[in-house]
Amino acid sequence: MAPNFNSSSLYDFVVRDGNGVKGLAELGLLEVPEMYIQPPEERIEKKDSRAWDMPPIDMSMLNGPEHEKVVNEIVRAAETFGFFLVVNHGVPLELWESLKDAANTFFSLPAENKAVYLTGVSRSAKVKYGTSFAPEKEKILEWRDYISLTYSSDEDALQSWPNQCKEVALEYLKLSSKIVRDIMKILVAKLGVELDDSKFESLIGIKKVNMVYYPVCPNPDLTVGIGRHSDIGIITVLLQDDIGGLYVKVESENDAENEEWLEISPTPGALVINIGNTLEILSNGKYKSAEHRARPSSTKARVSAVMFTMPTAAESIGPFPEMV
Ligand SMILES: O=C(O)CCC(=O)C(=O)O
Ligand SMILES: [Fe+2]
Repeated sequence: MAPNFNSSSLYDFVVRDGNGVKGLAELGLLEVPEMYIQPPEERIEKKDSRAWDMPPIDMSMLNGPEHEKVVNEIVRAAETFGFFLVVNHGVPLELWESLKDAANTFFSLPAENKAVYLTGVSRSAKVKYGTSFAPEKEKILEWRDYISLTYSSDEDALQSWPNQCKEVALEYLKLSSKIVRDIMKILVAKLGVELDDSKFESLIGIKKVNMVYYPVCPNPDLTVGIGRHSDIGIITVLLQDDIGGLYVKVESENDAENEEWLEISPTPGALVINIGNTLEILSNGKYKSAEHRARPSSTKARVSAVMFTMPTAAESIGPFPEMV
């Protein structure tokens, strides 16, 4: 039976004490508390959404006679939707199973063990456990917990990231970085831009893995797992489990007013790639950073692992000179 929270004790329980939404959901709530109820325009209605139906792009074909065809598919997807699926990308299915296990193990820890990674408590600025987006500033919170792991070196990762997930998260970061490099090379070349190696590496120099946990939710129609946003960086690599709930906004070509949210259903073996705001800016709008959001499930917890790439602080961001 759920205790009687007022909004401040609820906030303390979820955010400050590190129980997260997972701790809240495990109290057996019959309805989401008011601070999780989104205004109607932000809610995600499952029933009237169409499915995303672009076939996945086969990355292994980049090494064969169909190279040019695959390059064009990637470029076209980046120019139109800013989202696409890839298969044969080099991240083995077993790694995904291990990532999911690692995320479940971490998020199942008692609150006090997770709370050592809360902002302001964590010994490392590179490890951050939290919930929602910025709960101290938000009036309405999102139905998710996360652990965010920023990379600086293998040594630091193995020392400061949580034991429950450090090895698999690092492996995922490395394999997905390779995918980002391959895709970024293609996208940059198509713009006619030439970058030396150090500039190229610096543009994707900050890498971060977020493991996101969306607990079972009594009212998925009223709340959001993650609200509408676009990613700020260069390219994001997202691995979702088999629960579903990721939606991307598409605009109909002849009517910008007419937006629609399509569900990117889980496709076994596929990774989701999306373009971030920084790459949209570098390309002077040629590549699109699309809004997306996620809906929790009423029956199962959902897990995703998201690898973000961003420029190092030394980079000042504006369109490539070739693009203006
Ligand atoms: O979990 C998901 O499917 C989406 C996560 C996401 O968009 C993000 O963390 O930026
Ligand atoms: Fe995102």
